[in-house]
Parts: sequence; structure tokens; C-alpha cells
Amino acid sequence: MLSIVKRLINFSGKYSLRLKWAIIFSILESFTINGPIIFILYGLIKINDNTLVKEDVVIAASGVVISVILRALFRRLVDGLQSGTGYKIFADERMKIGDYLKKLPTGYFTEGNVGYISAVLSSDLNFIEEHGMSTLSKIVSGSIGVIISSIIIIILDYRIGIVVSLTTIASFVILDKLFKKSSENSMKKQEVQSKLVSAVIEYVKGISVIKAFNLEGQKSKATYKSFKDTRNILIKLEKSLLKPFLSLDVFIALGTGAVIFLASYFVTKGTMELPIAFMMMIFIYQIFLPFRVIGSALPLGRIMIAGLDRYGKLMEEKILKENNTEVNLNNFDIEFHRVSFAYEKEKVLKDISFKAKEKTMTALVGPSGCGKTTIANLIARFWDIEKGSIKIGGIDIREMGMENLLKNISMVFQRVYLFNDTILNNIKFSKPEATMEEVIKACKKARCHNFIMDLENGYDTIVGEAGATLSGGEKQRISIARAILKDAPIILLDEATASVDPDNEKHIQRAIDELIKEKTIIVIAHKLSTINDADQILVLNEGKIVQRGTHGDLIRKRGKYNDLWEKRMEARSWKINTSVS
Ligand SMILES: Nc1ncnc2c1ncn2[C@@H]1O[C@H](COP(=O)(O)OP(=O)(O)OP(=O)(O)O)[C@@H](O)[C@H]1O
Repeated sequence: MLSIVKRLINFSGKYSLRLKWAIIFSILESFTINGPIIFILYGLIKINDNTLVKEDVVIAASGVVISVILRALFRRLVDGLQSGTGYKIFADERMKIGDYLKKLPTGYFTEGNVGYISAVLSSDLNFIEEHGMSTLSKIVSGSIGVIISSIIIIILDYRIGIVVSLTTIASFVILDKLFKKSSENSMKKQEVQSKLVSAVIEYVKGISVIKAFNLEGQKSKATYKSFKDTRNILIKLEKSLLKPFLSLDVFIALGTGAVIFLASYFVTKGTMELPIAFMMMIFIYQIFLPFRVIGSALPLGRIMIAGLDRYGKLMEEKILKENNTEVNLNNFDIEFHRVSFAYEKEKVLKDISFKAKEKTMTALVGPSGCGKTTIANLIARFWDIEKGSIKIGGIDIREMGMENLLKNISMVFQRVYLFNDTILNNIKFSKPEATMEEVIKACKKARCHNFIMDLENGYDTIVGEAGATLSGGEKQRISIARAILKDAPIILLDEATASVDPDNEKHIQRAIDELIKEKTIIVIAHKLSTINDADQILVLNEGKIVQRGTHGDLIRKRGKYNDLWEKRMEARSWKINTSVS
């Protein structure tokens, strides 16, 4: 129980002092709760002894009134300190999470992990945010209430005091064990919930493929399974709480019965005065009240601890080391020196070394899966390498800080992500301070100004979720406009594949020609159409550079590149022939 309080206070960071004060006032409040009973008992004893005088009535009455006023005052202070604190803690924490997620390697954001992150950030943190403060208050005031009431009972009659204390301690131990079971189920609940989120994300994202290949039944089955698993574990969690709650009621009933029986027995034996026995019978409901409060707070506390553990695990993921010293680059040569890299166990890049001189074009070619995209992603430090170094302008990219690095790089990839915002904001995203003239100039160069102007609201048109209302080619051109506006000295470019129609491809090619003027370019070449002009072509195979040189050199050498080139030519003539026939 103490561990729950400790964890919540530790988690509250700079607000922990507020919470500690709230706990102190909670303790004081618990003292005042018993005040009226004690003062009434004082009056009753006086009546029983036939010694009641006017002053005793004043003492008892004012004692009751002062206790009630103080109780209200302390409660007000507790509420004042706690109210809003939970929301403030989480507002800060969410900002921290935002910064933290930015520092995680992009590779971390697989669908499984996205499910985990969403479940932690939405269900776990929301649960703690909603119930954290009230649970803390219940546990603290409940425990103090039980302790104070036990002390009062011991003072009134040590025999009953011992019975009550032993029952209380035994019940706490048993309850804690039972609630541990519910926390195991809570862990399972989180697991199935993160699987559910992943399944739903996958289903929604892949809905067009699912429909195109008639996989609805198959994929729905997997999603329904996640729904069912979640339902089953939630029912199990509820059931696992029934037993401890039932036991709690049994303990309260037994404890109450025992005290009433003992008090009556002691009165008949003449070892207890009647007012004390009378008060004891009233008081017994008071002592078991906080007990019930703790009982209701404990399972919530355990669920929160499990949530905090998961949150802690998320925050322990290895982030990219940051070095924020401002680095001024004299040139934008890119240099790989003996770079090896593995996403998981198997190396996908093996001992890669090359230099891309500034303002030149380096093309990466090779069969699918040979590591072209990985090389481009490593330049933008989407992952950190295990061996070797990647330098820009002679400085290791790990030494320059992400912001510093990324301000020098523009990436134009085939999968374009547009935010659900206006076209203007999507383009200005790369340079928020850009003027309208600059945006239009960039869009004209990227061959997208005309189609934007044809839209009903022009640049103010809202792009649908993930850019759904624009064609693939249009989205590409917008992403090129974004890059032109950014005007970064390094361009990482994924050459368009056959998914774009010839007209769009022509526009995109012109837009790219505008983008790459005077830049250091790394191009992932799929169709080999761009690379005739490349200053250097790196031919990759199974994560190694197997050939390098210009197009002319490599054609003459008759190696892997020549094979790829011939295959490409064959494919083109095959396409022409089939389209003619
Ligand atoms: N995020 C990832 N996690 C694990 N493995 C990955 C990841 N991304 C790529 N790989 C693997 O790394 C290898 C290199 O992939 P990469 O995407 O760099 O190849 P590529 O040459 O660009 O392929 P393509 O031409 O098909 O795009 C492949 O075996 C691929 O399956």
C-alpha cells in the first residue's frame, strides 16, 4: 500500500510537495473525523458518572463544533492542493513524452510498438490521470483513519482494541494478496489492449488492400480476435476483483459482530461501563468505514502501478544520443566509413565506405532489399549505426544534434505523408516563416501551383487525413515543393517507381530537376532513369558495395550493373512490344 503512495508521489515530480502537504492535511482531517464521537463519549461518561456540570456540556458541544469546522477546513485544503494537480502533472508529462518520442529512433515505431505506445499513453496514463489523486487520498486518509480508530479503541478498551487491530492487520495482508492477482490480470489487459490498437491501426491502414484482395473475412477475424481477447480479459479482471471485495465484506461483518458481542459480554460481566460499550458499538462502524475506502482504492492503485511500470518501460527505450552543440559545416560532403548496420540480428549493411562530394549526385542501385533505403535513412540518423562512422562536412552526424543535422537535409520519399491541414501549411511545414510569394515560387518550380489553384480553396484547401484527397503524383509534387522551400543543401531522394502515370512522372521529373540544382544528392534509383547523369553510382548487393563508378565506366566493366542495366532495357522493350501487340 505504501508502495502505491510512494510511486504516485515520485511520479508527481515537481508537484510532489503539494501532494505531501495534501497528505499532512489528510492526516489532520482523519483526527478531526473522530472528534465528535470522542466529545460525545466524554459527555456520556459524565452523565453515567452523575458528574455532569455546565462546563462539561460546553466542552462537549464546542468540541463537536470545532471538530466539524476543522474537518471541513482540512478537507478544503486537501481538495485545493489535489484538485487539478493530476491534470497539471500529466500536462507536463505529455510534453515530456512528445520530446522523448522525437528522440527515439524512427525504427522503433513499428506497428506493434505503436500499439504499445498508444495503449500506454491513452489507457494507462488517462487512467492514472483520472483516478490517481482520489486513490492517493483514499489510501492515505483510509490508512490513517484505521490507525487512529484502532488507537482510540485500544484506549477505550484494550481487549477489544487487540481484537480489532488483529482483525485489521490480518485482513490487510489477505486483501493485499488477493489484489495482487488482479494486478496480474491488469498486466494482461494492457497486453491485449496494445494488440487491439495495433490490429485496428493495421486494419484501417490496409483497408484498400483488404478490399482489393477480398481479405475482409481473414483480416476481420484477426481484428475480432483482438476484440474478443480484450473482452475476455476485462471480464476476468472484474471477476478477479469480486473475491477480494466479498472477503472484505465478510471481514467487516465478522469484525463488527465480534466487537458487539465482546462489548455486550464485558458489560454483563461488569468489566466495561455501559457508555463505553454503547460508544464502541457506534464506533465500530466508524473504524470499518476507512477499511472499506482502502479496499476500493487498492485495486485501482495496483492497476496504476502496473500502468506506471509500462510507462517507465517505454521511457527506458534507448534514445538517440543528442549533442546540441551548434556545428557550422564548411561543406556538405557525405562520407560513410566502414559502416555496418543491423535492424535486428542480421546485418543489412556490411562494411560500407564511400564519399559523396558536395554538389554531386550519388545514385544507389541494386536489387530489392540490398540496403539502398537503409543507407539514405542512416544519413538522416533514423537509426544509429553500430560500427563505423557517417560524416557530413567532416563531422560525425552523432556529434551534431538532430535539429542541426535535419535542417541540412530534405527527404523526398515515395510514401508522402501530408498532415490533415491546409496545403499551404503542409508546404510551409519545412519553413514556417516563409512568405506566400516564396511558397508560390517553390510550388511553381515543383509543378504543383496550377493544380493547387484549380482546387476550390486553392492553397487553403484542407488535405484529407494522410493526404487522401490528392493523387499520388500530386502529393509527391507537394512534398517536392516542401523540399524546394526548405532549400537544404543535402537531398535524399527516392526515385519514383512505376506507380505514377507517365504525365505525372514527367512533371515530377521536372520538379526534381529544380530541386536538385547545386545540392548534394543521394538518389535511390529504382528505374535507372536518373542515373545516366550521376557523378557516382554505387551498386549494392546483399548489403555490400559490389561496384562503383559512372554509368559509362560500369557499362564498360560488364558486371552486376551491366546485368541490371540490360534487364532494365529488356523490360522496357518488353513493355513497348506488349503495348504495341
Ligand atoms: N524497419 C526495418 N526493420 C527490420 N528490417 C528492415 C527494416 N527496414 C528494412 N529492413 C530490411 O533491411 C533490408 C534492406 O532494406 P532496404 O529497404 O534498405 O532495401 P532497398 O534496397 O531499399 O529495397 P527496395 O528497393 O525494395 O526498397 C531488407 O532485408 C529489409 O527487409
